Amino acid sequence: MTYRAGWIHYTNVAPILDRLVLPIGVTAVTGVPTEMNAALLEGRVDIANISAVEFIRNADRLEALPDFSVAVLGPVYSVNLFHTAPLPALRRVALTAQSATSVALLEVVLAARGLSPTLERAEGGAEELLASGYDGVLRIGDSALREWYAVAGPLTPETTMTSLPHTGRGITVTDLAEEWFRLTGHPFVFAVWAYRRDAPPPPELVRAMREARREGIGHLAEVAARHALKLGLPERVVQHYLWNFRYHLEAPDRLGLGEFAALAVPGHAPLRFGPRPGERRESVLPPA
Ligand SMILES: C=C(O[C@@H]1C=C(C(=O)O)C=C[C@H]1O)C(=O)O
Repeated sequence: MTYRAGWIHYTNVAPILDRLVLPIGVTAVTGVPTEMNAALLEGRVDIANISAVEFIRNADRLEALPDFSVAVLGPVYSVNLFHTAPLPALRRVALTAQSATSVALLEVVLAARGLSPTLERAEGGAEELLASGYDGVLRIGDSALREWYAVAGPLTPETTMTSLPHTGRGITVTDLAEEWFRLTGHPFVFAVWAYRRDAPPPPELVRAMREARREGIGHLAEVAARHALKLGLPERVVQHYLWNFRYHLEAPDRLGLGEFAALAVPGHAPLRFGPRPGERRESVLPPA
C-alpha cells in the first residue's frame, strides 16, 4: 500500500518541501491549490497542503497536522488584488482559478468595506486582464509575487520590502494579508496540511516533514537563492518573502484561522487537528 501526498509547490512552501526525503511507501504529485483541494476531497491523494477555506468547509471529514501552516502576520506579497480604480469604485474583478482561500479572503475584505463588485473567474496576467476591461484582478502564488515586484520594485540599498510603494505603472496592489491584519490584528492562514480522517499520515512522513522544515529554515539563504534564480527575482526579495512566512500553525495562527472560519464559513464543523509532536495518536479502541 502506498500513501499519496499532493503538494502545492509554490515557492512559499520551498522551506518545507525542498529538502523533504519521502519515506519508502509514500509518493507525491504536485499542482495548484484548487487541483490539490479536489484531489484530496476526491480521494486521489491522502494528504495535501490545501487551501485553508477548503479545510474549514470540509471540517466534518478532514483533520490537519497540528504544527504546519502557510501563514503570515501582515503582508504576504503574493496574494494580491491588482487594481486601476480605487477600491470603492471597483466594478468588475477577475479571480484566478487557482485559489480558494484568497477568493474567500477577498470576499471578507470587500464585505468589511461594504463593497460588492462583480467577481468573475478569468485566467491571465494582471496587466493583461486590467487592459481587457477588468478594473481589479486577484492573483496568487509565484506569478503574483513577480507581478507585485514589477509594480513595487526595484529594491535599492535604501529600501526594504515593507517600504516599497503599493502603486506603480498606473496599478495599485492591495495585499490581502495586510488588509486582514488591519481588520483583525491576527495572522492569516492560507494553507494547512490536511488529510481525510480515515487516512492519517504515517508518522514517518510527518517526522520527515518536520526534519525537512528544520533543514529548509536552517538553510533559508540557499533555498531563497535557488528560487530567486527560477523566479527571476533578486535574492533579497525572495529571502524576505520566505522568512516572512509562519510555518508552524502556532497559537496566533489558530486564532486567525478561527476568526476567518467564522467569517467565511458560518456554521462550519469544529476544526480538528492531529496529535502534536511527541503526542501519540488517540486510541481508536473503545474505553475499557
Ligand atoms: C500565500 C499563498 O497561499 C496559497 C493560497 C491558497 C489559496 O488562495 O487557496 C492556497 C494555498 C496557499 O499556499 C500564495 O499562493 O501566495
